[in-house]
Amino acid sequence: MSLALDTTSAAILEVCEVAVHFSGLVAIASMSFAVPEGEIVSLIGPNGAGKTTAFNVITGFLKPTGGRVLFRGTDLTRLSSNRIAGLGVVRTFQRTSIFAGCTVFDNVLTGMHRQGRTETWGALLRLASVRAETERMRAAVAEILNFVGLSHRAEELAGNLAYGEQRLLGIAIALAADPKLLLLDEPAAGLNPSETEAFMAVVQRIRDRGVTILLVEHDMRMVMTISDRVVVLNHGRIIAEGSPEVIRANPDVIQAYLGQGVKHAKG
Ligand SMILES: Nc1ncnc2c1ncn2[C@@H]1O[C@H](COP(=O)(O)OP(=O)(O)OP(=O)(O)O)[C@@H](O)[C@H]1O
Repeated sequence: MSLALDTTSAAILEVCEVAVHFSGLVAIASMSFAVPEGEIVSLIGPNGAGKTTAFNVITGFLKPTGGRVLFRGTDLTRLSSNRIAGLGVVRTFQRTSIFAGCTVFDNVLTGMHRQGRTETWGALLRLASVRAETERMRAAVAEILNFVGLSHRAEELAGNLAYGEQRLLGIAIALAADPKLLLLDEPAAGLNPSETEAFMAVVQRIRDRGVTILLVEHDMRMVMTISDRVVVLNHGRIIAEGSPEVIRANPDVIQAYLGQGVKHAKG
């Protein structure tokens, strides 16, 4: 089946025939899709479909068995995760990784130095000197906290934040790394409906400020409301790709995923 990209925008990310095998288990058989610059693209599918594995390949945490991932034409599959993050491909994790004993402000400041997770401790050690020499960074942190609606919590210890606020802090930390492409791994997991609503608005505003977004999410109301395009994975293969309207009506997708009582599938 041809899954050609039907769009006029240039692709910021091209996933080309990526395969991932784990000693006999085929996590991704052969996956090709593109993410147009400036859009919100969602990757959906049942548990075990290969979504997180795809994120791990794109961000360099996992080398694929075959295929390539191109970011603005650069092959990412040969680069380290730190280098990939440095190019502007930044991810959040299913479990928010924050420093509970640091303030909200310092968590985001640390994110500014964070080319990848392994540099986090080095960044913390450098924090004092960075503080002294970079007022510009402090202003940028303040702007990001304002953007996600956490300004009033800036001096609070991150560990004291409510769960929904911690997820927003995860987003703020990712924004501090100046992403061009932001990968969000189940950002709405565990959020209540009003927190999810607020989160959706933040994700749309991030897109509106020019950051392209690749989203993995099981909350179908969020996916169908904010996505420009949806890619559906099942058993490591793409079974459909298109606008939310097209995906919602696709019988293969309904059978494989949407028909199985997925949260808010009807939007
Ligand atoms: N490190 C690993 N070693 C072996 N098998 C793995 C590994 N990581 C993932 N898998 C397997 O690969 C397949 C795809 O898993 P993956 O986590 O990518 O799915 P997913 O779509 O993200 O699922 P979920 O929605 O539950 O997060 C699953 O069968 C999983 O058990």
